[in-house]
Amino acid sequence: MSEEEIQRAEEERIEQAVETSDIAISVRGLRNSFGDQVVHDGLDLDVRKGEILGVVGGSGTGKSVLMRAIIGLQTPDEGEIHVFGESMIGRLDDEALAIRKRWGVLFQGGALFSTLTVAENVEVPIREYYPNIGAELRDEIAAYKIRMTGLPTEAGPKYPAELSGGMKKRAGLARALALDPDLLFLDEPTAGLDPIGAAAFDEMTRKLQQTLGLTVFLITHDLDTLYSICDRVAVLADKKVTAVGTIEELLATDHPWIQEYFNGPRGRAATAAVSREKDREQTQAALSPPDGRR
Ligand SMILES: Nc1ncnc2c1ncn2[C@@H]1O[C@H](COP(=O)(O)OP(=O)(O)OP(=O)(O)O)[C@@H](O)[C@H]1O
Repeated sequence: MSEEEIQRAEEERIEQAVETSDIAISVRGLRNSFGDQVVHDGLDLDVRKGEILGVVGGSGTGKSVLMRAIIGLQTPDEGEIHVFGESMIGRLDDEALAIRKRWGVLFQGGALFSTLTVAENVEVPIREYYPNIGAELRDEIAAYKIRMTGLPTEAGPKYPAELSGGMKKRAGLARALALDPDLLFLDEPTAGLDPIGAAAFDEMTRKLQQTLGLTVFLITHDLDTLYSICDRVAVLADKKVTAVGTIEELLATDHPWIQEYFNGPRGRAATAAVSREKDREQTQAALSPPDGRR
């Protein structure tokens, strides 16, 4: 078999694995440390296929380190990480290539290359993973992804410095979506956005997730995001995932950080906002006749 045939066979195998797995990411017994500082110890987590899993925890509890370990940017001291059933630890970059193509990452702040335009930024993963795709098709894919994230077409030739914070995030998301991923990693996507911009970003994330059937690993401090779009929430504390479940399930635990976080003034405000929105939707549904006619 030629190298190309081997790669294609590997990609087909991964395609099969993505289709048949119920668990997108499985982490077992993870330990990460920097010198004497142990960030994770015995951390377990499952991310179910097709869900938006919110990852929360106090500052420095290791949310970003966990994401970096899953995507292979941080080598753990111990533990197992599987993505769509494929072991990710100790694999050479080119061995894991077929699985790496299945995810997109939006790093904190967008992490765009400042010397490249938005369109060129979106094209980076296409150039890297599909070098045989010609310039015209690459441009078309980039333009499509840019529109998909709600940016105007005119944003394509702009440089990151010419964009607002919200536009930078959208451009970063367009790049994360460049390869039609199954799995999306978002690190604090709404940080630094005003509440209206943050709500619009959340709504777009939910819509894209539903339309494209994505699994989303979403690190956030934003309670509104957790309440409005996350199916389940994993809480990092004490070097582990101390609890994972729906917000209702988390509220039933007596972990002090969880109680303080969700039942503090901001948590209560987010709960109230969600109930108001549900009431509004129910009133609207009650006022609309079932066949949609007025
Ligand atoms: N490359 C590194 N070298 C040394 N220490 C690091 C490194 N990366 C992370 N750390 C440390 O690991 C701990 C966890 O960092 P991480 O960025 O994952 O926290 P976080 O939960 O994402 O925090 P925040 O909510 O503030 O973004 C921190 O104490 C941080 O200083």
